[in-house]
Amino acid sequence: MTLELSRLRRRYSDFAALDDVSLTIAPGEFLALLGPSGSGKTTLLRILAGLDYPDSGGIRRGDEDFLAMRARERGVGLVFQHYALFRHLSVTENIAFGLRVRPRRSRPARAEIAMRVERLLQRVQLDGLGSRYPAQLSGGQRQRVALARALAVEPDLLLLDEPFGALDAQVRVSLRRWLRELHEELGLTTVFVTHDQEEALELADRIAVMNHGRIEQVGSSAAIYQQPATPFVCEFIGKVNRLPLRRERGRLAAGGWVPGDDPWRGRYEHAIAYVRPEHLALAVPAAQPGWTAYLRHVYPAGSIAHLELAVDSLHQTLEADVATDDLARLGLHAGMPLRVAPRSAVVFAQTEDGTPLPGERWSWHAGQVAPRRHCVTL
Ligand SMILES: Nc1ncnc2c1ncn2[C@@H]1O[C@H](COP(=O)(O)OP(=O)(O)OP(=O)(O)O)[C@@H](O)[C@H]1O
Repeated sequence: MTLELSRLRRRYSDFAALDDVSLTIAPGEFLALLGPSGSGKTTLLRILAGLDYPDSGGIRRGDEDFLAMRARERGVGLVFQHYALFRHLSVTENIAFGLRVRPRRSRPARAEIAMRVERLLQRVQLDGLGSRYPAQLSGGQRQRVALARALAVEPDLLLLDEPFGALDAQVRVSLRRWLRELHEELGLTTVFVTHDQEEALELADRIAVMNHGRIEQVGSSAAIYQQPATPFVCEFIGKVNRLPLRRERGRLAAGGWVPGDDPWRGRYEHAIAYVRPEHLALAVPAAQPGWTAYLRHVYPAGSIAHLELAVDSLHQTLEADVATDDLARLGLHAGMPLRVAPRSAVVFAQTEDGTPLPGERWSWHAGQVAPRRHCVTL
């Protein structure tokens, strides 16, 4: 059933850990809560788990008042980054724990518990390791035991707080793909806290980007990346070039380059254009608007290369990404001049002191202007 979170607030003395958070979580959805440290992700997860309560606001699941339900009644499975397994219990005993401590009425029979644990061991690909103790497992194996333990109680809602945060990069990638498959196989609703944007972009059906206890934007990976609702989302997700625009001969421009017709019709003197590194064209004909740049460094990074470009007319450096295969084909090397220009940009209006104006944004693509002043900002 759909979970409706409405207007949640949680304060710690004079500090707002959650500030008017509203969110809908659909059944079967994989939702990532993404944001910098201290943005309120764990607070929100703890409230869902029944480990903490908001000062105001509510959560409904269908007709039920979710907040009035005890943690045990919520059908929630929980895995934390450092959700230590019981060291003195074997893997099997750890996984069975949640079932064994149930009141007698709802506790499955001993044989049923053993069967469920065996099935879970297979599911998390740890069959044969049931008699080991946590100290005899790798970090990735331990987190899979923690996940099996959370799944043992057959939760409707799986809550994961940076479950792979302590693992090395390669194990992280393989475990998160495995987790996504498990989520689909079991038809779970999963809420996953991370501050790793790549993890969120790859895993989630939708991402809620949090900042200072608020949700800045909720949307699919593509929407968050391509249509960021706020400057914060733009800067937090992926790499981006930030170009201050000023009115030059009546038009908002940066060093002579103009991102389309001004949809604000001269209402604002200042704006910021955000340009992704992969959206910077590197061989712009002299007849077209662009800037002369000097290719300062080429940083190879596997399949792509990062280029650092110095643009005198902007008094700033820009970053461009190209496929490594294209480096030689285009004859790109440090020290050469290039003529560059954005192929697309997201533009936010600002007040004179640099404060962004909520909702005042537009997306620009070479050759056309797509007005989009309002988007999903909560
Ligand atoms: N028990 C508490 N007492 C006082 N302040 C708290 C408490 N718990 C959390 N906070 C504060 O609330 C804010 C949000 O914390 P929260 O743990 O939800 O952030 P987070 O986004 O999960 O961060 P991280 O990625 O570092 O885990 C932080 O500034 C934190 O210091």
